[in-house]
Amino acid sequence: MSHGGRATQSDKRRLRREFLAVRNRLTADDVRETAVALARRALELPEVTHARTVAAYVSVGTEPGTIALLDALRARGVRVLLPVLLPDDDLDWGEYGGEGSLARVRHGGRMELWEPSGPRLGPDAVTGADVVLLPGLAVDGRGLRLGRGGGSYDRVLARLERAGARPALVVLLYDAEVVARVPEEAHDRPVDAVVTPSGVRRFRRGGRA
Ligand SMILES: Nc1nc2c(c(=O)[nH]1)N(C=O)[C@@H](CNc1ccc(C(=O)N[C@@H](CCC(=O)O)C(=O)O)cc1)CN2
Ligand SMILES: Nc1ncnc2c1ncn2[C@@H]1O[C@H](COP(=O)(O)OP(=O)(O)OP(=O)(O)O)[C@@H](O)[C@H]1O
Repeated sequence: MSHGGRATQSDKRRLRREFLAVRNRLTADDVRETAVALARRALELPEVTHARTVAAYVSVGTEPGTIALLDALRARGVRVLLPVLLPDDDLDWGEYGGEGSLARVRHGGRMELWEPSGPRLGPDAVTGADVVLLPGLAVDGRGLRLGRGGGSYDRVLARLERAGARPALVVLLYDAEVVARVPEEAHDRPVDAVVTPSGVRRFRRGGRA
């Protein structure tokens, strides 16, 4: 298996395009309905039930919807952290204070994101989370995640590892995005669980078998 070769990177790029093309065929109704199912399932995860701080993100477009989940967490008194994309693709963090606390931001020619408008807590704030929800386009049978390719969450995972933090790592996806294999590079780290509208799949911590 290749670890970080050019072939792997172009495989990842091709796969990202394919998964995004499928997502982009979803209607607003599809997105809304699945968001409700995803929130219900995610809120039942024991890690989430017991969490005091959850690092999440605000879904946009046809991404699996997170806003219902963010609001339910906040209503429970959970502290919700949201990412702020930095110019080098690393992430800073701010606190979610309801929809009014978000600002619409466009970074270069990329898709518009909703980011927290309150104080920046610094990139290390994520090490205080009990659960980290990571965006992704697919997760495979080993728990390896295909992200958007900025490497933002690869850096988050590296930062958690350096800090000795072991939050539960959870990805929200559509059912068809849980696949047998995604291309693997040496820096990729497995997640603990994937939540889809139809269920939860868990992966063995640290396992790449
Ligand atoms: N809702 C949401 N927020 C998020 C992420 C995410 O994937 N989803 N991120 C996840 O890391 C971070 C932002 N990273 C991003 C990385 C790429 C693109 C983007 O627009 N990509 C183009 C494709 C290529 C490019 O321009 O780089 C696209 O998807 O059209 C946007 C955000 C933090 N916040
Ligand atoms: N710890 C790290 N620090 C800095 N850059 C990194 C780190 N890990 C990976 N990268 C770089 O990030 C880029 C994107 O990596 P990759 O294609 O695996 O992204 P991804 O996991 O799909 O996306 P994301 O992490 O944004 O969801 C690569 O060029 C990679 O070398």
